[in-house]
Amino acid sequence: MAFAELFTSVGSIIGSLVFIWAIFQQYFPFELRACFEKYSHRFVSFFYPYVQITFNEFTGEGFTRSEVYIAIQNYLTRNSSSEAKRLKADSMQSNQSLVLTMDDHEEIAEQYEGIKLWWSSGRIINKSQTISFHPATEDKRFFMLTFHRRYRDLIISQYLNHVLKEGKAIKVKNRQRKLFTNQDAQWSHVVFEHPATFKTLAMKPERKKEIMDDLIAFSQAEEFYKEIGRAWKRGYLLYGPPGTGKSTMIAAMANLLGYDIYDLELTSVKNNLELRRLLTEISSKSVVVIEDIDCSLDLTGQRTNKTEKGKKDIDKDPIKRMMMREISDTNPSEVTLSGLLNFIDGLWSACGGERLIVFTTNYVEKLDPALIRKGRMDKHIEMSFCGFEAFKVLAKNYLKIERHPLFSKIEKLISETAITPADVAEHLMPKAVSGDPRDCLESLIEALEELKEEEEERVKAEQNKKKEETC
Ligand SMILES: Nc1ncnc2c1ncn2[C@@H]1O[C@H](COP(=O)(O)OP(=O)(O)OP(=O)(O)O)[C@@H](O)[C@H]1O
Ligand SMILES: [Mg+2]
Repeated sequence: MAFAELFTSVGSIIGSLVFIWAIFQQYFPFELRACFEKYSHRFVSFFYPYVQITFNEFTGEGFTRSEVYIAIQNYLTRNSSSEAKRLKADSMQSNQSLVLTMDDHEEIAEQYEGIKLWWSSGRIINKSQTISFHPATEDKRFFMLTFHRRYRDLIISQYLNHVLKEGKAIKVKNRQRKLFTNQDAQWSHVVFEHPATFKTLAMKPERKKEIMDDLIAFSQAEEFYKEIGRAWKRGYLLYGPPGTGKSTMIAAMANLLGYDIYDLELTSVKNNLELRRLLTEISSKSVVVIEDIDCSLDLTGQRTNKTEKGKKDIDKDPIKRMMMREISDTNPSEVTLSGLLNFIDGLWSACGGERLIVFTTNYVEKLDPALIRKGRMDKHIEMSFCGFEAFKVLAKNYLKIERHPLFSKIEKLISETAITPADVAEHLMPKAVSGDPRDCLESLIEALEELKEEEEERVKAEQNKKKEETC
């Protein structure tokens, strides 16, 4: 009963205020109203210790959305879903996943360095009946930040920068990423959706962590690179036998940092000039990849000798001669080692910033030392045969098991043989068909035993050969 009375009286007070306001709007001249609003604001702010900053969705006359508003919107997706009571669901164009942001007229609180502040979202509905070609400008959305005036300096100089930086980072993370390839002197792209991650990459955990830490440190080191006066880029050389996960690692790197991939096919780049032009079109936040660098171009001393020998063979054979002429007509690449070095660390390489350059090769010893010296290729990563730790990652990924009675046998065999993660993965694949991990593990054991026998026979044959030679 008491509640009902309270409601009625509160209702009637609000009703009277609205009525007085309507009369005031109707009968008092604009100047008087403006004056009243000005002094009432001053009066309120005298007692009200909080500062409010409004961030509008559209600024000035422009029809483009404010970057700051978008950054704040992204920033607020971090804790909107757990804090706000009414949420708006949007699908991100990039990965089709749902993104939850707080709905209009919602408020969430957050702590920054022990300071409490509040974000609220508002919308002013434009009641004008004019027809607009820019419907977005009709409803004016905004975010409002409220905090105690005592923290004014800290919030303005520090917190807002933090919000913008984080918001932009979230945007980058959620954007649709692309895989570019060069063709006819142009980059063309498809959506990059490789599922590889460092979690699914089979390698020693310590090594994996070291690489991840290195990548994350690089991505956060803009200031550091500026301070030491170096272009914000880092070179990685991935080397090892086929099937050890070099390409998979590149995909995992791009996924970890949210970068695009530019898969540069050097053999279809005509000359250094074209290489430079392609380079200037590469955006920041990207991984530039040159796979099988040893096969891409005639870049090393050893390869020159080899090609010269090959050339002699070709000269002797008319069919080969004809085929070679056709290839060199359609593929007249004149990119040189110095052109490539310029690409990696010349003046041109600095445009864009935040770039990883990754070379892969199966034969590191074939590469010209100038190409891979430290400073150019900052980190050399050997991708090797599958060890037991790497096997356990694969077993967890493919079979969803972390231990099994057959593991001890596999541990022994795997340490005595050279099997690639790709081959191990092949044996763990059929699980979907048989449904029993044991079948997969037994098939792997069989393969490992065969490999071991082959290896033993090879060693024996070599020993016999040596004995014969010494006799
Ligand atoms: N370390 C690894 N972790 C997880 N999967 C791997 C790993 N190595 C290889 N694989 C599996 O094997 C397949 C082939 O690997 P990948 O293409 O990465 O090898 P690569 O080292 O790039 O070989 P190549 O030298 O022939 O280019 C991948 O699709 C992946 O499924
Ligand atoms: Mg590869």
